[in-house]
Amino acid sequence: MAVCTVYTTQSLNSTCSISTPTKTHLGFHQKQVVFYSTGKRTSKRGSSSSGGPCVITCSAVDSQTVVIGLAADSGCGKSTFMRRLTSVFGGAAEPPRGGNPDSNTLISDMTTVICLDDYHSLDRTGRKEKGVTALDPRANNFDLMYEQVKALKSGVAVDKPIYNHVTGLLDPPELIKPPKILVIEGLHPMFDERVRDLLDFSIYLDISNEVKFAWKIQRDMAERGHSLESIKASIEARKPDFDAFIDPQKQYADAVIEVLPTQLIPGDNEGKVLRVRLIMKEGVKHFSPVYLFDEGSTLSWIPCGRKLTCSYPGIKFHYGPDTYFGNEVSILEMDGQFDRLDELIYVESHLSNISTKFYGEVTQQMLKHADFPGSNNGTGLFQTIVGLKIRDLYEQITTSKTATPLEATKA
Ligand SMILES: Nc1ncnc2c1ncn2[C@@H]1O[C@H](COP(=O)(O)OP(=O)(O)OP(=O)(O)O)[C@@H](O)[C@H]1O
Ligand SMILES: O=C(CO)[C@H](O)[C@H](O)COP(=O)(O)O
Repeated sequence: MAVCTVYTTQSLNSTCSISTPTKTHLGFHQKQVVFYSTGKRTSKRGSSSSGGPCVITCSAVDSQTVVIGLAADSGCGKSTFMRRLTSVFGGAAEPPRGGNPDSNTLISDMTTVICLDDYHSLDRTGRKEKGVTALDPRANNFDLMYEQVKALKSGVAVDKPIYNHVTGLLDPPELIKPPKILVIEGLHPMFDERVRDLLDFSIYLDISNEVKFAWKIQRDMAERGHSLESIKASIEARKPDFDAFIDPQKQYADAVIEVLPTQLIPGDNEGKVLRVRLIMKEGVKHFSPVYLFDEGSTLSWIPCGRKLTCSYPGIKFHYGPDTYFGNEVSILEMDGQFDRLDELIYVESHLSNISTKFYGEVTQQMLKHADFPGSNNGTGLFQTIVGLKIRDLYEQITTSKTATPLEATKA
């Protein structure tokens, strides 16, 4: 059996292929390929089962998958956020072609969004029999989630299970290939420490109970015909597990979008006018928080007047440094809503570090999706900005690595 050894100082996060006169084994996950590190030099070693001479080629950069985690309770705007994010990268996101019509996965040129509901280990009947909710870790397979996210991050395709929300059953798996950007969205992206450590950036959508209730009524009553009582009962039934297993994840998030009732209308809890806070952790690699006017200062800004049309109750911004779960953060807050989206350019021009590629890109994105929920308030604005920051983070991560040809030697 011929043995090939490649010496390189590059990262092992690479797609390598071993060519023999008769066969090509693609991917370093193949059993016959062995990788190990020796001191400063990283050595990759592969063997050819066909007995001929072999050559190993590795491309270190192309296979880099950047992993983003998005956590939120059900019905809290994850899908809307994902649509804004994929739009920043261009191209529409669609379910895998020719696959299960009830797949939860969305694929675009740059991104693959997988829904972590697919790692439910108990189906709907199983949860009912055991008396656990989908939020309970006992209803989810974190070992498999970890193994598969790790594999995708290192460039290896996986057969991911599918949780079918229509039937409540676990369907046969679907093949997921490593994308440029993998988004894992759902209830628990930051729950398991091993999965958390794989994330290059994490976001938590923190929707206050009052607003969650208002959104649920709007969707489940108006669009799905549920009764007010059943909506209340479903929120109440989920609350203990939400508090125990979902909400604590926000302490780990690099960015939190907090959605609260407005303070501009005293006593308001209708959930129509919103106070939205973008909480951004300081010191996160490849992420520099957005600021208003002057980085690190504390200030309030009412932009309404000659350049921004505001009807009652107006718009108020606040910006400043703070602490959040013991971490240093910057918080940008917007209370109120826009009357005219094209005038958002006035607000955009006062924001810095927004990672746009041209003047007015935030406004352009917001206008493009003016029909998405939250386009007239801070939820849409901050989701769009976070989308641009993720694009920037991806570009920084991928351009900070350089590919060097590897030297192959026959042992
Ligand atoms: N920013 C927003 N402003 C107002 N309403 C919103 C906003 N985001 C979401 N909603 C409401 O919440 C509903 C659910 O939004 P979305 O489908 O994006 O959430 P989700 O977290 O993906 O839900 P699920 O997990 O149940 O699929 C929307 O139909 C809409 O009624
Ligand atoms: O919290 C959820 C995540 O979106 C769902 O409730 C969970 O996936 C269970 O699904 P189903 O409603 O099909 O029983």
